[in-house]
Amino acid sequence: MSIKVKRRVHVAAAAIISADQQQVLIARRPSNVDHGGLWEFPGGKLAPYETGLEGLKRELHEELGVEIVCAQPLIRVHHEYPDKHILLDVWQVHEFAGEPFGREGQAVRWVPMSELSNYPFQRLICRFCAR
Ligand SMILES: Nc1nc2c([nH]c(=O)n2[C@@H]2O[C@H](COP(=O)(O)OP(=O)(O)OP(=O)(O)O)[C@@H](O)[C@H]2O)c(=O)[nH]1
Ligand SMILES: [Mg+2]
Repeated sequence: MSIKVKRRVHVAAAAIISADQQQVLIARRPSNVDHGGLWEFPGGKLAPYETGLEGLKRELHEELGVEIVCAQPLIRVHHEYPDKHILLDVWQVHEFAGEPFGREGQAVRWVPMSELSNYPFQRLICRFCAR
């Protein structure tokens, strides 16, 4: 009998809120990655040497070309996927510099909070949106 130990993955993601507080920025995962085609809050895996905020800053620069000016922790969610355990720290980003765009070719969209449920999300975010 073999025992399979799941990978533990620590991820930082951002709920980036528009200046008028009405919209949130979401991105669609490229089709060739895990959960491809689903929408998500931008972010990614932390490197072992990074704090959550350091990792989030790096990811938002890499994925969207923006620099975080002001962010605060919003919620921490654990989720079991069949092959891995995800610990997702979601930050709320109130202020950022630059104009976000999909630096990795991914679709990026500002969406009114009330319309988030129209977008097929990765599992964790469904939980986050309480649907
Ligand atoms: N960014 C992000 N990742 C999420 C969300 N929900 C969720 O389950 N994840 C999972 O968390 C992990 C984050 O990985 P990622 O693919 O964004 O990582 P990354 O940007 O570092 O990419 P890379 O591994 O290609 O360098 C994936 O397993 C992804 O499925 C979410 O809302 N945002
Ligand atoms: Mg990512």
